[in-house]
Amino acid sequence: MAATPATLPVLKSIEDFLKGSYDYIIVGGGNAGLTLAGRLSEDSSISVAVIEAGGAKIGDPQVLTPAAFPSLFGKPEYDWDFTTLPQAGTNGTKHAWARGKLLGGTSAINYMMYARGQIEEFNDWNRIAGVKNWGWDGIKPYFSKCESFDKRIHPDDKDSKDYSHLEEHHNYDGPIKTSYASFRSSSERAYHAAAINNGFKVPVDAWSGVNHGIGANLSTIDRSGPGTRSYAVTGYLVPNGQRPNLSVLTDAHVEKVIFEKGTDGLVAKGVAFSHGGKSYKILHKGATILSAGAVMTPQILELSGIGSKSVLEKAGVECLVDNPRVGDVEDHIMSGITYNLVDGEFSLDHVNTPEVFTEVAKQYAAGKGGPLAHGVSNSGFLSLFDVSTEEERKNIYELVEAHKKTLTNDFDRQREDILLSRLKDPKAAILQFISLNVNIDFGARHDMRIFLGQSTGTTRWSTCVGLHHCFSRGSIHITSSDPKQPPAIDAAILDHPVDELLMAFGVRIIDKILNTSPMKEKLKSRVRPTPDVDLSDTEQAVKYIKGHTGTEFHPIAGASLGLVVDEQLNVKGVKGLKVCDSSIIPLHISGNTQGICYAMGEKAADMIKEDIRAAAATKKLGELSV
Ligand SMILES: Cc1cc2nc3c(=O)[nH]c(=O)nc-3n(C[C@H](O)[C@H](O)[C@H](O)COP(=O)(O)OP(=O)(O)OC[C@H]3O[C@@H](n4cnc5c(N)ncnc54)[C@H](O)[C@@H]3O)c2cc1C
Repeated sequence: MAATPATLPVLKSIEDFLKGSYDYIIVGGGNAGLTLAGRLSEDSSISVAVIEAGGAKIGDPQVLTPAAFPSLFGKPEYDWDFTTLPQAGTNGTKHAWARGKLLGGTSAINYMMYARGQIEEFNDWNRIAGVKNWGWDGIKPYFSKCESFDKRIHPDDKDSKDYSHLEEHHNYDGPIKTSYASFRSSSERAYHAAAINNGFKVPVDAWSGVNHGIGANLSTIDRSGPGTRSYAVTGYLVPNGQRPNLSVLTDAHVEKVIFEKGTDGLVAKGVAFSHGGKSYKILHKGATILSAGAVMTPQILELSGIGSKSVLEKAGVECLVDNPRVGDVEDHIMSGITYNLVDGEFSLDHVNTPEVFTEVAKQYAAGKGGPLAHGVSNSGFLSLFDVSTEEERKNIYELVEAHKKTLTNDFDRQREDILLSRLKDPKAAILQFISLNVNIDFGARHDMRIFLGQSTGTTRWSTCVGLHHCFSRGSIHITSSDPKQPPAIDAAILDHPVDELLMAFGVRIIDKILNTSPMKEKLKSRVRPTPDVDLSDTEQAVKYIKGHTGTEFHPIAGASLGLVVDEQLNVKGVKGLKVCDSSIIPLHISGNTQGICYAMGEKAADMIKEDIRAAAATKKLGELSV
């Protein structure tokens, strides 16, 4: 029987929730938050409360059916549906910024791609944050711990060298299932062959910390049945749904952290939240941990008085800790190219026609998978060397050096030095390429429903081009003391002069691959950009990029390691408050971000358990210096 809220005793009514006494309060039952809750509550002596603003939606077919994810966007029961400020770099567009608002958070609404990043990128976290434990060696064991790898590949793909993996980099019994796509269309195979014909290699194992090359993708899809989303709820909540020391309250919006001023400075005591139109408070015995994600964690910090003094004063919030780096934001940005497929080629666009939908829905309901169980089948990363000439690289390096001179603080200068070193490394993973048999409207970045709206009657191919080391860095700040008022998001898309050039080189190379045999025989006319746009002309390519680029949905850095939290994830300047979610990531990695959020939740749980063990001999939990 599929789990439902009624069958999960950990889901509490407000009355029962308030009766509890909790060592740890986790704000946000999302990707990292539920991972942390699941692991902390393994120890029956630790009591854990999770407060989630969205609903439970456990067993919801819209969430579980892989190809149904575009239907979740813009709906308040699944998506916070944030909007950015107008972005100067993209002709003043206000961009849609989806974030999951339900148990599982963004892991419940994402595309399910599973990636890890490159070794040096994690080692650079240590470098820039001045910490020791968050390099590749510090995080790698936790990537493995969460994974349950299903290495089966489709019988038709058996001879493909595309599917390389090394056993030692995978785990087979972790909570989150990873699997290859259930089938590959002939155009997906032709695309792969065309990339190889352009001289690109398949990574030996893109999950080993070396992902440079173009190859297969793993998705967080459980293929033990018809193919369903594996996410924080199925991995870390449902299996632990009977634990007496775990309590989850849904539809409860945390407004701020409650502090007390003592001789020891500021100490967090718990949180204030609203539920069903009423206000409540709940206190912890150990610590409160913010896991509200890259947009809402900085918002809660600022509402609680931790942030830039000038931002807080303008919003009417008393500043308790002046930290101007709360609310930084770095993202991956994405553009792409769309073509019409030749007649007879498979396309997920077909699924939108009523007859085909009825057919594939029957197939899925009968446990036979099919298009509704389909995930992304391929992904790849290329370096600047793979996509540019020597002269273009020289120009890029000069632009970076000139921009660096305008920077006024050490962190920003060190960050650009690191990014520049990546552009000088022929094996660095700078640009990501993802191809799908589907129409994507790259020009419609203001509304997710149009961006991913499949058009009936068309059969299209889209290749997404993502910049994974953006030089631009923006901000997320409150503008009011009202917790229900969304923060102002300035994503700074294409702010830095180098980002638009890197994107232009990305679309140029992908158009070349798509026009190489055997892929070119699968495609008819180009739809986006229209055929008259010459992508080999950088000026024309940049013009296209400006009108067709937006988020790849991977914001980070609002509570960065080193700047806002320390190595143990404690918020600097206060006691009793930690952060565990995508906002602690100080510098971006090449890869989609859910994998890190699971690994981070696992690592944070181990760090907290270790703290408890170390302190237990001498102190009571309530006296822990967290
Ligand atoms: C459209 C889309 C596609 C994506 N595709 C992929 C992909 O294919 N692969 C990949 O690896 N990554 C993908 N990502 C990114 C990835 O899913 C996220 O980076 C990751 O899930 C973020 O996890 P988190 O723990 O930081 O936050 P979340 O999972 O967002 O968790 C935050 C939780 O806190 C809750 N919350 C927020 N504010 C409050 C409050 N005030 N009170 C109480 N609760 C609150 C939220 O409702 C949410 O449940 C995608 C993201 C999007 C939006």
